[in-house]
Order: sequence, then C-alpha cells, then structure tokens
Amino acid sequence: MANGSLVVVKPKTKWHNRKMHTIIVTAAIIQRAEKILIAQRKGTADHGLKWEFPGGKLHFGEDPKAGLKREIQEELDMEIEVGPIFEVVSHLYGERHILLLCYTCRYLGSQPSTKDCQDFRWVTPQEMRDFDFTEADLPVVEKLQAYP
Ligand SMILES: Nc1nc2c([nH]c(=O)n2[C@H]2C[C@H](O)[C@@H](COP(=O)(O)OP(=O)(O)OP(=O)(O)O)O2)c(=O)[nH]1
Repeated sequence: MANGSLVVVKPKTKWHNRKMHTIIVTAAIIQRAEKILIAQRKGTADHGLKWEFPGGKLHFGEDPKAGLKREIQEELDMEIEVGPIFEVVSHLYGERHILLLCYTCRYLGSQPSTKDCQDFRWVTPQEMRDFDFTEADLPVVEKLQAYP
C-alpha cells in the first residue's frame, strides 16, 4: 500500500503458480509379525498397478490420523489403530507435489479385502524389492529395510 492506493503484489516465484500445489497423502505401515501390508493401485488410477503403502489423500481440514483410518476402511475394508509417524516424504511428480505422511499402525486382526485396490500382500521389508513401488515410497522402503 502506498499513498492510499492498492499495490498488487504479483507472484514472483514458481511457488505461486496456481497449477502447482501440494497434496497431502497419508499412508499406513501396518505390521503383522515380521510382515508389512502393501497394496497395489488399480490399473485405472494414476501410478496404476504400482505398489504402495495403503492410504490416500487427506481431505481439507481433516485430522491426518482420522483421514488414514478412513482411507484404510475405503481401500481395504479394515480397521487399524494409527500410531506415531514413521517417515515424512516430500516428492515431486512433475508439477504435483506430494507430502506423504507415513504412520506406524497397529493391526487389529481383521482381514483386508480388495475393496478399492487391485491387490494386497503381506511382505517382509526385504521382499519389497520384488515389487514396483511408487517413487515417493522408495525412501520409506529403504528405511524399513535398514531396520535389523
Ligand atoms: N496412498 C498412497 N498414495 C501414494 C503413496 N505413494 C505415492 O506416491 N502416492 C501417491 C499416489 C497418488 O498420486 C496419491 C494418493 O492418491 P490416491 O489416489 O491414493 O488417493 P485417494 O484414495 O484419496 O484417491 P481419490 O479419492 O482421489 O480417488 O499419492 C503411498 O504409499 N500411498
């Protein structure tokens, strides 16, 4: 503002480009004995048929842990208890910025089903190398494999 006139501040950096925005995604690391539950994305989804940690996009204003419980119900028809954060990954897919919040989750005993995913498997971290994961998940897979 100068001399009572309105100063319009024009975006100077690419961060203000309307096409570029951040999507917050929550994902569950659900452990049962030595194995972790991974899910395969549907062929029609973006990153179709890639493997991932089950979860999905956080809704506006939603609590991340509540959002993750909702996503696991929608995707696998399964109840979990969401625990502490395991890893946060910031990843760019071209102009899409994903902030991936991976939570350690407790398996409560119900069997998962392929409600909104192609497939699922219980695998050890070492077995994860045989699956084609989304790029954003690679640091998470590495961190899991580094555990003794
Ligand atoms: N759930 C999940 N999404 C991941 C992972 N890694 C990764 O890059 N993503 C990406 C893929 C998608 O672009 C995005 C999640 O979107 P989504 O399609 O699963 O979310 P959603 O279930 O809410 O989908 P929708 O309602 O928009 O159909 O995050 C991961 O480990 N888990």
